[in-house]
Amino acid sequence: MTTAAMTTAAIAARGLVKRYRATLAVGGIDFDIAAGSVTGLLGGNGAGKTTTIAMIMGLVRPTEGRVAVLGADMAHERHRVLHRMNFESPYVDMPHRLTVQQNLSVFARLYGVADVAARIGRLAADLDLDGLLDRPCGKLSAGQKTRVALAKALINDPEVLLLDEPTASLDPDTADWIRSRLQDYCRRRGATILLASHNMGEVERLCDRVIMMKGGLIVDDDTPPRLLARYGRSNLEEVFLDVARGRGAAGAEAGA
Ligand SMILES: Nc1ncnc2c1ncn2[C@@H]1O[C@H](COP(=O)(O)OP(=O)(O)OP(=O)(O)O)[C@@H](O)[C@H]1O
Repeated sequence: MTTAAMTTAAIAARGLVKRYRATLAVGGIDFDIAAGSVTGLLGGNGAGKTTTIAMIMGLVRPTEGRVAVLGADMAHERHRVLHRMNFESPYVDMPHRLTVQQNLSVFARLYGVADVAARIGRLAADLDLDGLLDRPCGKLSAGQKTRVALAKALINDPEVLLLDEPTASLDPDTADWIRSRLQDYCRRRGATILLASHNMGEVERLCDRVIMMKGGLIVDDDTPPRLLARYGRSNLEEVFLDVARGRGAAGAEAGA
């Protein structure tokens, strides 16, 4: 793993470890994520996905190892790239009493967006928020909150977007709508996306690569078609169950 590779990948992790007292949340992982790719981060509850994303964002300090985003070491140089990345999770709330417009304005200013009104107007049109801009965020439904959270995540037109279960708790129609908006964004922006999800259909639809985690380690890493072929399965849910239950890939069992 060279320093050169860490500067060319959109996201690069080397020997990444996070220990919380007795808990080894992430046990030493390495990966490079190519610019413009959409990568799924899969794993059961407690596998280490959120901790990995938090370390990439620079929100959690690794116990060991390094993460670089767009060539900047997140331990020492994150100020160089934070304005080029963003994050969405339904588990991170926005101030309840502020309206959608006020919340988005705060984030736009934090990110130094040049024309705040135009940017919010564009996102409101794209994400169907026009009727919500004057509503307090605390009074929105889960689906409405997700649309606002996505607007917040796209406010700075990020090159690197980290998504932690972006469609959790949404009905299938709303979740599908959100995925379409994410696909539109990827196509338009050529953004790099890392997506932690428990929804295998979502991962099959959006991702060109899947990193599978278990017990804080990467246990598999490939394109969806190659994973399906290797495990001899017809969908990623079956592959996920094989990994979660410790069943190896069909090829590996056969000694391939
Ligand atoms: N702040 C913390 N303090 C102590 N332990 C933590 C903390 N955050 C996470 N952990 C532990 O680290 C491990 C990995 O958690 P993490 O949230 O990264 O998993 P995850 O793959 O995102 O799980 P899920 O799918 O349930 O969201 C778990 O055992 C969890 O209990």
